[in-house]
Amino acid sequence: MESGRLGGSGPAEPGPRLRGLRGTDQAVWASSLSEAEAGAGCFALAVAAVLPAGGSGERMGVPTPKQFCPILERPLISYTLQALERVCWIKDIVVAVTGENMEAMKGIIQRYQHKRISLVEAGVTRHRSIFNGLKALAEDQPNSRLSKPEVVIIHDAVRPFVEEDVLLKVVTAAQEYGCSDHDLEFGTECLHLALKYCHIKAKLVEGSPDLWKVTYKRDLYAAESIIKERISQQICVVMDTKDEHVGCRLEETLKNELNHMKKVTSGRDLQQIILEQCYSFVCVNVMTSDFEETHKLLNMLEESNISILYPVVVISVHFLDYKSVPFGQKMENLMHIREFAKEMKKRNILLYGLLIYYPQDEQKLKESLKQGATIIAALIKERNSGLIGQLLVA
Ligand SMILES: Nc1ccn([C@@H]2O[C@H](COP(=O)(O)OP(=O)(O)OP(=O)(O)O)[C@@H](O)[C@H]2O)c(=O)n1
Ligand SMILES: O=P(O)(O)OC[C@@H](O)[C@@H](O)[C@@H](O)CO
Repeated sequence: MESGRLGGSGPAEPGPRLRGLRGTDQAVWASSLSEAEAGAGCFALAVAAVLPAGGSGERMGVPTPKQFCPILERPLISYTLQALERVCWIKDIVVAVTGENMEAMKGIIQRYQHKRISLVEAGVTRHRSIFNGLKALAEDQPNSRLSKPEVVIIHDAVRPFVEEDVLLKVVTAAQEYGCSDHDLEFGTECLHLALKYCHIKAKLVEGSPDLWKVTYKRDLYAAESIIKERISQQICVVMDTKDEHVGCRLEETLKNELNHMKKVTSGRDLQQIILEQCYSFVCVNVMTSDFEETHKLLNMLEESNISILYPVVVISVHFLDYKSVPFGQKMENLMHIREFAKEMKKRNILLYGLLIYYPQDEQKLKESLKQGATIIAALIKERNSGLIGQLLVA
């Protein structure tokens, strides 16, 4: 990631930044403005970002350019856009894509509801793609909603894990410095271009280890693991009773398997947890032999739309107490999970069933609960869509 100033009052070596950029014939396509307007007040400096996304990803060795390769069924570039979008002080995000991928890119923006995005045509090299993005920002074009920013962040579309603090450091450094011979000596080729054409000496800012670029196929697997780990951090246990019950013991056992667990019982708390973007739910149905509580939860999740961005895991937990309900009847009730799961999959909600044996013998009960907790942890961590609708038995 690099950043550069676009005009405005800058520090040392003002140089003819972007001098030579004349009128642009780039068609600029833009998505909704609403969040840009909302975010405009966050940061006094006018900041925009350019994302080069016009490569073919030869080293990945697959026909689809890597920026469009799916990770948990969502294209890689959508994660990068999400990372930049949540930074409210980035006013505009200009993405450079090839003509043949333009429509696909518009589809991604629409489907994942990205905001503040403008599209320009990519060039034959990364630098040319960046240049096209800068041109769209540098000129006041008729019918363009883009305005000239003071600082532009250049960020590869294939680096999905960029954090706000590093972006802020880069932007602040772009404002503050402008002169560093060491960085110029040991920096990347982009810094040389900035010097050669704009007479700007850049400052290198240390990034986080997560800033790596998806280049080879193995990087896609690594990115998927990181995303899975992140969305599995918060787990919400929903119970249909506030009374002390075996469900509470399951929750205790789960604490040994999983961290950061939040338990809720009332509808109101649950709404809040969903709003806070929790993507993993364990729904314990104690009082009824069917899916009453699970249904309530699924309805809330559907209404919230949180599964647009990530697959949400819901594990519907039931207890098998031979004394109260015969095994055959219990199974018949629970087999409906297959139909529910199929429906939910269309909404990116992964529904699994778990039947925990509830014997009188304390030692056996402990073992069942431990086994149940292990299955729950695995389902949450793996998010395996092949196992949806299965009724696992602990
Ligand atoms: N003509 C180009 C070439 C590259 N890029 C973008 O620049 C970023 C970093 O480049 P790189 O990792 O080299 O991507 P590719 O060129 O696609 O990969 P490869 O070199 O393996 O073909 C990527 O987001 C890529 O899409 C671009 O916008 N326009
Ligand atoms: O082709 P490579 O994968 O070695 O590197 C591409 C990088 O130069 C490019 O992504 C910029 O981030 C660096 O300025």
